[in-house]
Amino acid sequence: MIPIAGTPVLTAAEMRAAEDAAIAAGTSVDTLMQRAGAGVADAVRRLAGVNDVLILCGPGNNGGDGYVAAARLHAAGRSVRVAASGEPRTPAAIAARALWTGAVEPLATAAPAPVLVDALFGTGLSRALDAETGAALGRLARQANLTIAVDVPSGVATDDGTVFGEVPAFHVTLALGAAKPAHLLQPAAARCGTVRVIPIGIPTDSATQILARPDLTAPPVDAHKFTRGMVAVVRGRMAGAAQLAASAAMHAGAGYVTLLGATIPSAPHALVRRRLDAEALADPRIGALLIGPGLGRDDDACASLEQALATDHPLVVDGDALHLVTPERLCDRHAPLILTPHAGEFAALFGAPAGSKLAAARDAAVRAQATIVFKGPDTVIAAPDGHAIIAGEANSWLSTAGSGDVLAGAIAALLAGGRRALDAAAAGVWLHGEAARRLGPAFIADDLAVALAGARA
Ligand SMILES: NC(=O)C1=CN([C@@H]2O[C@H](COP(=O)(O)OP(=O)(O)OC[C@H]3O[C@@H](n4cnc5c(N)ncnc54)[C@H](O)[C@@H]3O)[C@@H](O)[C@H]2O)[C@@H](O)CC1
Ligand SMILES: Nc1ncnc2c1ncn2[C@@H]1O[C@H](COP(=O)(O)OP(=O)(O)O)[C@@H](O)[C@H]1O
Ligand SMILES: [K+]
Repeated sequence: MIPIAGTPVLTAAEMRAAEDAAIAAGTSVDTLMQRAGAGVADAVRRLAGVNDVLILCGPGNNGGDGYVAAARLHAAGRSVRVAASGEPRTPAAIAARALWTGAVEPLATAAPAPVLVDALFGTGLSRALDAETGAALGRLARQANLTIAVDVPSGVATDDGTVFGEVPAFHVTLALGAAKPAHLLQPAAARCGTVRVIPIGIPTDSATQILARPDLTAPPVDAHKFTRGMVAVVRGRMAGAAQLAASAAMHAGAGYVTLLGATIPSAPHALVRRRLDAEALADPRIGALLIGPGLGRDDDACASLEQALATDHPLVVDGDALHLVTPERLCDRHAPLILTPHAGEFAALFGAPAGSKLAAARDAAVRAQATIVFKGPDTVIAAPDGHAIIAGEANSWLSTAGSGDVLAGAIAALLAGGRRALDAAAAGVWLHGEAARRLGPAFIADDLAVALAGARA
């Protein structure tokens, strides 16, 4: 059982292609199913202790994995029963079924067990479970103390995280071979519980990865404030938002932060306030320019944005500024560009996402030739070259005003520090999530900005 941070994410088709490549290279489907079933049995043995196990087997290869796991658990002396919705239909699942010598109970009337293993449907699911199957799964899950899904919870769409009808929330999901988008994208991800990968011995390369802890080492001995990165934040109509972003940039490790458009000194005094003019914007030491938090959408906001876009500094565009641009206006910039939309800002800029959040973020990255941080409970980061990173579940207390301003400031700091746009965005999202994790419940964005420093440590 491998933790998923930093591991590849494969769609159902990519997983099938990986499986086909392994088969073409001489590994049979039955061997892959044996490996999957053995891995599931091993995980269930460790998670279930001595408790009775009920495995639900469907008609496809997910069900086949279930039969293999049941036979292995039985052979290991565990108390295990099997219930099925019908006979297996694929050749590999039929062969696996033959290995199980115990009874197969009808799903609809199966008695509950303390440990429930769902091997009804995996990556082949294309529509909602029929009512009887869905009801049985729900009933047995409610009556179990521990629920474990094989590959994905039955009833979620592997590639886009859609949930078809009522799907129980599992405690653990055992992803076979690699994680799938449904393990990370909502609403499916919330049904998966703790996700662990069961390796099945095939290569699983992907352009999509799960967010991992970035390298956040301390500045080198010879660092000075400008080598650590200078961030300039453009202030707009709601001054607090830019101030929060600036505070976040400072606490995320920028060496020098200026707030452009503010001149009256106030705390924090480490924040350098300057007028927003051509001279300030031309400062060649600026490593990242951030515009958008609290900018407003009036003529002044448009004028500030035009000034920012006219520079060739690495740029982070957030908040209101995302309502004032078009992908076409952005796509020919040469300097690194990061856009940080939430769902509303994404729709305003790119139109309502069609398909999965992952695919939508990738398309947007190509259209704007920018790194996109598509925020939410399931943040997706996508670069124009096709690479993408999906963040695992974050502290839901992040749903507080100003937390996006803090994220934009953190990303600007990491960009100014010299990271590539995708790495800066990913490191910023990680740092933001880690700060929120450390804070626990009901924090405010001001606390979050300060907590970035502890998260960096
Ligand atoms: N990809 C791989 O490398 C491996 C995959 N394995 C397993 O194979 C699974 C995929 O197997 P399958 O492609 O057979 O798919 P599933 O086992 O998910 O079942 C799909 C079957 O059910 C039918 N079906 C789809 N939705 C339905 C619904 N709502 N109601 C009734 N029938 C429905 C489909 O037409 C298909 O016949 C994976 O999730 C995994 O558990 C493992 O055996 C080992 C290796
Ligand atoms: N329910 C949630 N669970 C986890 N993270 C969330 C949740 N809601 C919002 N977030 C995160 O909090 C931040 C909110 O950003 P945004 O919507 O721009 O807020 P604001 O405009 O108030 O600053 C984003 O980083 C987003 O990913
Ligand atoms: K399943």
